[in-house]
Amino acid sequence: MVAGVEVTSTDIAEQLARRRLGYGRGARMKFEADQVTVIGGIRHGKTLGSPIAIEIGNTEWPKWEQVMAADPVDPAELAGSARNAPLTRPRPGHADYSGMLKYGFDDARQVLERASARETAARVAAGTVARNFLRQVFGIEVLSHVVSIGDSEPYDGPAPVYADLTAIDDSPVRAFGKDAETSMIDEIEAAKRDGDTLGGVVEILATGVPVGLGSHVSGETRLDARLAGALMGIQAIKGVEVGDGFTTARRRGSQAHDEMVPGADGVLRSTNRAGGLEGGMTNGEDLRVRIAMKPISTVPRALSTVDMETGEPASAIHQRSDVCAVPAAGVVAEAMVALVVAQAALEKFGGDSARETAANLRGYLDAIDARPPRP
Ligand SMILES: Cc1cc2nc3c(=O)[nH]c(=O)nc-3n(C[C@H](O)[C@H](O)[C@H](O)COP(=O)(O)O)c2cc1C
Ligand SMILES: C=C(O[C@@H]1CC(C(=O)O)=C[C@@H](OP(=O)(O)O)[C@H]1O)C(=O)O
Repeated sequence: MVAGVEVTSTDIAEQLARRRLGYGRGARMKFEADQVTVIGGIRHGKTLGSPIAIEIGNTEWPKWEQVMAADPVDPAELAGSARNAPLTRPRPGHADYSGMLKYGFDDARQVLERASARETAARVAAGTVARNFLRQVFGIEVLSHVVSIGDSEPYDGPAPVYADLTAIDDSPVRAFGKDAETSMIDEIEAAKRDGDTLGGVVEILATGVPVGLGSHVSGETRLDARLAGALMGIQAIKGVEVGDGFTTARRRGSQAHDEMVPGADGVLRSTNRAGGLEGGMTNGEDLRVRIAMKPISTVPRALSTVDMETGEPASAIHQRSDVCAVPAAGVVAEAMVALVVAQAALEKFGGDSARETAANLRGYLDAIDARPPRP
């Protein structure tokens, strides 16, 4: 990260607080708190150009210190500890089963703590720095809203803009629109009553993105591929759609693309079906991607599994769990989009300070403005 980006531990804490909210989150979100300490890379509220290190303390840690200790612990001290009892009934849909076999563990605890989406707090913290950089240098804003939860009536109105984010965050399901919100809450209530869990769909938008981030020259530099990889890397995300993605696959070419017309300030588009990405590069329109999250795999009405110790049929582990974490996943997805776009922006514009990156951006935009012809 370049020097001179304004970011404070309050900014980071605010983003972390957004991730903890949402109708359908479980008990753990109520008793656990994130304690943010910036360890390096920021001085007096501005980045230094050195690596940034942020510690997120977990207020629950003292209870687990012995059970999860790095150094050997006297077995007598652990005897009788319910927290240390091996977890041997893997949850279908979670990392437990494959992780136990792959790493040769008898206890799923050694897999599930690392597999847990608790880790997404780190992504949101790092994403805050990327967000602030994008806002300060480019005027880029990243937002998201939940489109549907389970079988709720999907939102199909106009896409929100950044000014709508406060209203979206005020919605308990991070919905943009009252009808969509009511339908989502009904779904969650019904799933809760049935001892079940839910997934859903989130849309992520980035506004103010300059043309030309990413590249067509190879698969790994294409920005659509990088966004998809980053978003699929979030726990439980099973699909990514760029722009109108799957709908576009059913359209004819004449109805699928975004036609161009000359405008006073350059080329104009009447539609943005491509979600701001063509040829692996941003095209100057708003970035728009959607993610599909599968239902939470710790299902209260526990699923059938096999006890890995006895080989007998069993009910999967269930202690406590979220019923639905789609609103939180949206906040995590915003962070991942911010990180990917910030990286692509730094590749294109470089610099050691925010001021230098901004000057490089200006030079590029001036060159685009100077291009003939103009109507
Ligand atoms: C914000 C968030 C919260 C989650 N909360 C839970 C949870 O409480 N219980 C659970 O079993 N899975 C939860 N998950 C999903 C698991 O992390 C995920 O199902 C698991 O890693 C397996 O998914 P995968 O097949 O995509 O790796 C959550 C995911 C996210 C993004
Ligand atoms: C802790 C967080 O989410 C956790 C993600 C998660 C999972 O399996 O991914 C399972 C739950 O944890 P546990 O099984 O310990 O109750 C969630 O609470 C968090 O988001 O901060």
